[in-house]
Amino acid sequence: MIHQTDTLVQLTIERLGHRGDGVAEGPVFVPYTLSGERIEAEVQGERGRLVALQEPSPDRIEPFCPHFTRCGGCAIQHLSEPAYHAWKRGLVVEALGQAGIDVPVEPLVDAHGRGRRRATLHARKGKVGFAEARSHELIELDACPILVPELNQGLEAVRALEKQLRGLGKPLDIVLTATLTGLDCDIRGAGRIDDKMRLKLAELAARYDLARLSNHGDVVIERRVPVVRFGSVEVSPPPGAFLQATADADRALTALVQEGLIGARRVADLFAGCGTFGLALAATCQVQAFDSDKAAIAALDGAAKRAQGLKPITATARDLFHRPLLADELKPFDAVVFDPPRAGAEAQSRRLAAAKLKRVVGVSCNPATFARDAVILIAGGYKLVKVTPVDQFRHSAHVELVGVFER
Ligand SMILES: C[S@@+](CC[C@H](N)C(=O)[O-])C[C@H]1O[C@@H](n2cnc3c(N)ncnc32)[C@H](O)[C@@H]1O
Repeated sequence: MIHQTDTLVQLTIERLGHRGDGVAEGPVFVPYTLSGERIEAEVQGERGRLVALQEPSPDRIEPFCPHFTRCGGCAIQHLSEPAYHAWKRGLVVEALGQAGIDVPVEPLVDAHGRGRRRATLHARKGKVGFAEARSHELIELDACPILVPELNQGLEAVRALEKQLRGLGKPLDIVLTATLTGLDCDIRGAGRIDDKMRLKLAELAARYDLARLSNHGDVVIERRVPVVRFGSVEVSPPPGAFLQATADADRALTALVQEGLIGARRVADLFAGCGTFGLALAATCQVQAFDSDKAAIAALDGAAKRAQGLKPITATARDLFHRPLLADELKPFDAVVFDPPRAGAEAQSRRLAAAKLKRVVGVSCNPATFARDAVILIAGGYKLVKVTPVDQFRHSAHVELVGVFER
């Protein structure tokens, strides 16, 4: 029900939407509001701005970060934990339901752990931080409570990098990854840098004890080889490589993948990255890993060659959107794990549907594209037996999931 009073509108929030905004009749999307709340808002089209909370939800809690509502990093810090868990799990239930898939969805696994070990900070015009919500402006950060402490310590180094590179007049993105041997830092947006600047950056890396500093993948200095561990295997990821956002999610997703593939002896790891799942699986089964990122595949291959006691594991660079593994190529495997980017794995799912695998485990950061691909697998004769939502992007509207298919 909408009542117009001057320029303000009174609204009742009916539900929490999939981006974390409260949704009132219309629909009108009002950030930082909760289901059941009566509010006063300024409304423009479908967007509302909360002006006054007239009747707060009993599930409303105090956000813990002073930057919340200005910083674009978090969508939801103002919801009590049980209600937050129910909402996140509900995002998965809803996406599957909309695709007509009937499957039990497990409780949400909390995988925030010590926090995010990987973050992209923006640096421009003397400012370092994250983008403001719904804006291109930056919010200056002294610390972010979502990040692991090592990344917060790295903010000083990022500020120094920004100062050093400010003269270029270019907006920079700086990817910081906390590894077992220290911070790995990749600068994006600076373009080519000359030898004089490389020397200055190398000095700066030493001053802030960075393990490695690179400029768009081109290593400026490697003081220690950055290392992450998958299962018992140590891997040296290439600059800016994809890693699961938290170490806990790495462990939780791997455990769910292993459980889903139990009994498998020959596994294809599709969209394998640097080997998060493949290297852990190779403790008990033969693995062939595929990913389009050549540097990630080289890191996986190097780690597999150095590791002791693994079953045979190979790593191949291949674009699985344009050249998915065909049903014939899938014949040697009894199981597959696939973990595509947000766009999902439609072409590969069609080939999986045509193959006669005993088990397929899908890992996804996008319930909508997972549901689309699951429909293809189900039409091919698989049954989706279990779906587990995993929360590694706590306080955001993103949710990860693991789905187990059987024939
Ligand atoms: C969500 S990540 C998963 C990586 C890995 N499974 C992990 O857990 O660390 C998605 C992976 O898909 C890869 N990728 C993106 N597009 C691809 C394509 N067209 N063909 C093959 N791999 C692709 C990326 O390089 C990335 O490693």
